[in-house]
Amino acid sequence: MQKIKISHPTAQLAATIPLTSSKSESNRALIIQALEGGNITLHNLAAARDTQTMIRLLKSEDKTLDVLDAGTTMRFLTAWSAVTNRSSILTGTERMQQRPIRILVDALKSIGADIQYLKEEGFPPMEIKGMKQVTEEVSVQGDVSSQYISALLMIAPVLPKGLKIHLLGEVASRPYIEMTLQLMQNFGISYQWEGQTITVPAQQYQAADYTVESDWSGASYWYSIVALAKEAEIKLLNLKKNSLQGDSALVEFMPHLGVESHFDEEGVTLKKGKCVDYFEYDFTHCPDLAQTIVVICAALGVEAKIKGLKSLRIKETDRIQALYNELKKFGVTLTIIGDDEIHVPKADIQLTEQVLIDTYDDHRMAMAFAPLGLLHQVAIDEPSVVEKSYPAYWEHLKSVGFEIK
Ligand SMILES: O=C(O)C1=C[C@@H](OP(=O)(O)O)[C@@H](O)[C@H](O)C1
Ligand SMILES: C=C(OP(=O)(O)O)C(=O)O
Repeated sequence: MQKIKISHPTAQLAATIPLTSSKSESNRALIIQALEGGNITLHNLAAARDTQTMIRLLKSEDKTLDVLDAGTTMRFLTAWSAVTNRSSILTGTERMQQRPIRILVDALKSIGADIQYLKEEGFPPMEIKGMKQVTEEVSVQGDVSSQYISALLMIAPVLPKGLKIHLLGEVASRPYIEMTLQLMQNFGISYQWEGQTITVPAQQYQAADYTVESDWSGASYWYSIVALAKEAEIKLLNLKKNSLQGDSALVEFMPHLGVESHFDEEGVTLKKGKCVDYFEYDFTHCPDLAQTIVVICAALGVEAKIKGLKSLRIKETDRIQALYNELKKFGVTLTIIGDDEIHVPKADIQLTEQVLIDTYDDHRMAMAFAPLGLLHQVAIDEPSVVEKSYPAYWEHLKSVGFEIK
């Protein structure tokens, strides 16, 4: 079992961090590039394993495409294989084979795709043989994963009849759908979103350049570091105030947890501010930030009501349970309410011994807990999990004075 110990001798930090690029933007741009036919130039693609896997599989001639643990890669390649009539078997890690995909597969089948499950109904692996469009209207449940909707949207313009998607019920992770549409628009696609219906007429993607922004989800760990440090001023490069990424919501709520954001043309500088005693926020539209914020609240002794967590149960691990288990090791007992809410008690963490954090094959468990090394003796199990989205994470932490052994 590999593990690392994390500490910081002074908890005083000042640095400029190049960050990592967004894997969400990268994976969309790559699918669009593949559908356009070779005239699109992409800059600053993510080093994230999820993106490198997407690049590799889009070029592969193998029948079996193994996405490993990359959710977007699985969902986007499923739709892409169908619409391009690429006969494929799509598979992934054991956990990927437990992450539901029925909503997307049902939608693709109703449009006319030939897809079969190879193990359990509703879950990867699947065999995809191709698609012959029989309808231009499809209804999709909106509260399980926005990735199904993004996958359908990106193939919509190249379907012979275009596509009208009716979103059923609450739509979660909405900014990711908006990101998909804005990227499509960057490559010449027009669409209409009225009420619960998105209409994309048949049309061709147009050649254009695109430069991927830094990753706001990755930025969240730096907000955490600034919140927990004694003194800190950190500049994060290539982040914009008007981002396509919904995780830029950090700018709006992190002042409550003691971090202010100051933008200039290079990026954003994080500075320490004043922290509240009580914090409440709904993470329905930015679920990847939730773990970071729960850990910050526990560490700072901020009582908190964290809502909108339903999708956390079906991500890289059951993130609600994983947070519960690991914070318990610090003497903090979360109250879990139903499937989608966590209450963080007002904590006063007093530790005499090192705590070993289990990471459950989840990059965000490792990255959300590592900043606690500013305050306590922590060790992280399986640190290489960060490669999924932010391979340079440990190097970047070292560059601001963290000792990592
Ligand atoms: O489309 C995307 O790039 C993503 C959408 C979100 O998933 P859900 O829509 O399943 O919440 C997010 O959690 C994931 O990390 C990336
Ligand atoms: C949930 C995530 O990714 P995905 O669903 O694409 O595997 C994530 O990066 O936190």
